[in-house]
Parts: sequence; C-alpha cells; structure tokens
Amino acid sequence: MLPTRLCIMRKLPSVLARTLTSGTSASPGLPDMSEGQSPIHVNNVRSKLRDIVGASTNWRDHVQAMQERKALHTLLAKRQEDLPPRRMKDSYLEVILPLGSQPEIREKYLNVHNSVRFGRILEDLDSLGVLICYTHTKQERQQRSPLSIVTALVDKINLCQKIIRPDCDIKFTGNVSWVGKTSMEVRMHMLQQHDGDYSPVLDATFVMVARDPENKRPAFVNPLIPESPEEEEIFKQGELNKLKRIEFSTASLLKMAPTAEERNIVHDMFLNTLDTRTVSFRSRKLPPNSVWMEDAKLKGLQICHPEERNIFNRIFGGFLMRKAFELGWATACSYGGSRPFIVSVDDIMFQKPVEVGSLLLLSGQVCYTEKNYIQIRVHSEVYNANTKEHHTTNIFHFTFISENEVPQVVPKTYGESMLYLDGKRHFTAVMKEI
Ligand SMILES: CCCCCCCCCCCCCCCCCC(=O)SCCNC(=O)CCNC(=O)[C@H](O)C(C)(C)COP(=O)(O)OP(=O)(O)OC[C@H]1O[C@@H](n2cnc3c(N)ncnc32)[C@H](O)[C@@H]1OP(=O)(O)O
Repeated sequence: MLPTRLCIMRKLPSVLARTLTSGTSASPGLPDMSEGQSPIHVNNVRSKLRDIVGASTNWRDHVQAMQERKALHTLLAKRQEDLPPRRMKDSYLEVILPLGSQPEIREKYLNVHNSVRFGRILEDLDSLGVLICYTHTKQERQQRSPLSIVTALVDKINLCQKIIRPDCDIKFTGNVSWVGKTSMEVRMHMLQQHDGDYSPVLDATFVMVARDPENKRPAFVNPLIPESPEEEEIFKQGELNKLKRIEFSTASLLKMAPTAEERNIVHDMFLNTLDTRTVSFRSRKLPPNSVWMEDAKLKGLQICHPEERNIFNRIFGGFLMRKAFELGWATACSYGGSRPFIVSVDDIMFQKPVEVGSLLLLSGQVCYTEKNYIQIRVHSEVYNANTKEHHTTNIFHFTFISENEVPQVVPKTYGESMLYLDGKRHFTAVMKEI
C-alpha cells in the first residue's frame, strides 16, 4: 500500500505550513494577492518574459534581436551597491493554471493515467522562477532588462501529493528568498484547489544566475533585505543551502574516495555477487531478486529544434527537465514493472547551455533502490557531429516510488559502484527531508 501523502508538511516551519494550508498567500509575511494585483495566467508568464528581454517571436529574427540586446550593456550596474535593495514581497508572484475552470488548457497537461504531466509542471516552474527574478531586479525606468537570467540549479522539489488532478485549478506562488552577488535563490510552492481550499502539492527551490545582455559574463543583482525574523530565517537558510551545496560537491565521489562505511557497502555487495562454486574474483553471479546496473538503463536522443529555444536563443531549461524527467520516469517504469510516482527532484545542475541545433543524448540509469523506491540519474550531453566531441550539460536526480517493491539494483564495476553510492547519498538526503 502506497502512502497517499509523501508530505514534507511536518518539516516545514510552522508559519509556512499554516499559510500553505490556509488557501491564501503561500509565502510567510507576504501579501495575499487579493489585496492588490490579481494572479497572472500561466499562459502570460512566457509572453511577459519575452517582453522583458525583447526576444524575437520568429526564429529568423533572432540574430537581430540579440544584436539589439547588446546595446543594453550600458544599463548594467558596475557594483551591486549601486542597485536599490529589494524586499521579499517585491518579487512575490502568484500564477494560476486554471485546469478546473478552463478545461481547454487541460490537454497539454494530461497524461494517460488521467493526471497531470509532471514534466509540464517543471516547465512552468522554470519560467516562473525566471519571472520572479526579473521582478526582483526590475528597474522602474527601464523598458527592457539588460540581464539574461538563466537557471543554474534546481536545488530541490519535494512533492507531497502523489497525484496531481487534471480537473482542479492550480496556483503557483513564489519569491526570491536569498541573493548573492549575481545569483538568486527562488522558493516556489504549488497548490491545488479541492473543495474550495488550496492544499499544497510541492515546494521547489531553484537558483538563478544573472548574466549580461549577451549571456557571456555574470551581472550584479539587487541586494535582498529581510524584513522580519521569519524572513531573516529564510535568508539564513538560503546561505546555509549554498554552504551545503559546496560541502556536497567537495565530497563528490568524482573528487574523493568513498567513506569507510560506503566502502564496506560496496565490498559486501561484491562478496554477495561472487559465485561460491568457483574461487575467483571474476565469476560473478546475480543474487536473487536483483538486476545488474548495466541492465537498468534507457537512452534517448533529442534534436534541439528552434521551437524549444528560450528567450536567449538557447534551449529552454524547462524543456530539458521535461525530457530528462520523462526518460527518468520511463526508466523507473520499465525497471519496477508498475507505475512510478515522483517523490523528489534534487540537485539538477545546468552546467552548460544547450545550443539550438544540438544533438542531445540522454541516458537514464537506475542507480539505487530501496523497498519501493527507485533513485534515477539522468545524464545529458551534447554531441558535436563535426568534432565528434561530447560535453555534459546536465545531471538530473529523480526519486520515484513504485506501487510494488522493486528488485535490488547491483553494480558490477567500480564506476557503477560509485554511481550506486552517489544515488544512495541523494536518496538519503531526500528521505531526511520528507
Ligand atoms: C514563439 C516565440 C518564441 C520566442 C522565444 C520562445 C521561448 C519560449 C519558451 C521559453 C520561455 C521562458 C524562458 C525563460 C527562461 C528560462 C531559463 C532558461 O531556460 S536557462 C537555460 C538553462 N540553463 C542554462 O543553460 C545555464 C547553463 N549554465 C551556465 O551557463 C553556467 O554554468 C552558469 C551561468 C549557470 C554559471 O556559470 P559560472 O561560470 O559557473 O558562473 P560564475 O562562476 O561566474 O558564478 C556566477 C554565480 O553563479 C553561481 N553559481 C554557479 N553555478 C551554480 C550552481 N550550480 N548552483 C548555485 N549557484 C551557482 C555562483 O555561486 C555565482 O553566484 P554569486 O556568488 O555571484 O552570487
């Protein structure tokens, strides 16, 4: 039996939990939109973004549009202190996805199980995160923003509903919660209406980075001033998140040997796969109810057409997430043999932009399993057919829960063992949060 709620509510600060369940404003201390502006329709988020940066609506005009953006260089601040500070409520936005009240928009969001496609939600979150950052950095007298704001990281998305209904209105809320010199942390919440009340579906934390008009160098963003003890706490958490990320990446298995405890896990698994009839390191035998890691993957290819570009004429981050999520879901589905449900997304790093026209190779791998849980890693890289070079652009981590208990995934090589341990680390971090 699956838990109906995989929720993080008990871990939320009480004030946030209160606002989330109240069905009104979702960010602590921030105004209810009903006091002032009305929520933005989801379809207007992207058009607003296009207007803010002056993006071309036709691919044939994209070079000229980029050329025009070059002139905005003069509007960039030389120092962060030259920019006026902002409050959390200055960037607070609410967006409505009216799946209930406007059934005509359901089709795009619908999956075959008659629930909402999570990949579409990832796209909406990405666009909203960027719009929130443009709201934070908005200068009254500037018609166009000189900043190119890109997604650097999806720190985490934790879900508390297993199923997102396709026939009830959805509300997204969010604001900038922490600011560095050129980077901004954005916290977003998604709620769905049931019987007149909004209840929480997920919480998301993204990090966006501001770049110059040509998206070549970092650019300063407005400082953020917390206004209450609650906001101080949120800001401090943003600072802690940054430190935690540095710590996690310093201890990466690509840089450091596994811990003693992890080495024991790997060795025990190795011993468990030795064939007891032959005294040899080479003859390996799959234990019962297990699958070799090399047999637990799926691959995909995406040609990156202009249609999938973002406002900076690179491939839209939300599209990359949707594609990676769907491959991850398919990998979990074929592995577990039943419908998997997403529990958490964490630590998606956007290492390099993906150019329009790229061949994008995606590789989904089951890297860790525990009871009904399947931890998936999707690696994406672009392949340059002329130079024959491969470059990693993203690594995605997804945690799924399956309807039934799944077989144990077993590494055979040292490289696979490191993937296994990395998956276990991600899984453990996710379980601590939910
Ligand atoms: C019909 C009409 C059509 C018209 C257009 C149609 C479009 C419609 C559809 C789309 C519409 C909506 C689009 C909205 C835009 C969405 C956004 C994207 O897609 S974006 C696409 C997807 N995204 C991409 O493509 C991005 C690809 N990645 C990159 O370009 C780079 O890795 C980078 C810029 C993110 C960082 O470059 P790097 O040289 O390493 O940077 P530096 O060392 O200089 O540090 C600068 C700051 O960044 C921080 N920081 C850095 N990394 C991280 C991290 N992992 N974690 C946290 N923080 C990080 C670092 O701490 C520092 O902060 P601070 O101390 O100053 O505060």
